[in-house]
Amino acid sequence: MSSSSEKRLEEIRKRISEIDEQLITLIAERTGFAPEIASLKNSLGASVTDSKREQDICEQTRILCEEHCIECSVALKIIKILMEYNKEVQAEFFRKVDSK
Ligand SMILES: O=C(O)C(=O)C[C@]1(C(=O)O)C=C[C@@H](O)C=C1
Repeated sequence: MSSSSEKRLEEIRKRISEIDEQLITLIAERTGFAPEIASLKNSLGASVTDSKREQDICEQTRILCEEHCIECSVALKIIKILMEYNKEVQAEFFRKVDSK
């Protein structure tokens, strides 16, 4: 029979696995918009990087972290990685368009 501490640890790990699955699903959804964004930017003649939008996203991240009482440096790192990833996928779209 496992102790109550072991049971609680198991419970927490189960919840963490669920949260990780949700995070991956959300990252896939976020990144899944990249080809369409690239296509729209291509029509608009806009470039992949929009620094103002990136600044707004970082500011929004800081506000959300304050609301949730968490230190924002890790969240900002994650958000910046996701924006870089989005831009890589968009750049790939533009490479394909340009090679046609
Ligand atoms: O909103 C856009 O214009 C995007 O291309 C998306 C996104 C992002 O990942 O959030 C990516 C690159 C831009 O520099 C800004 C934001």
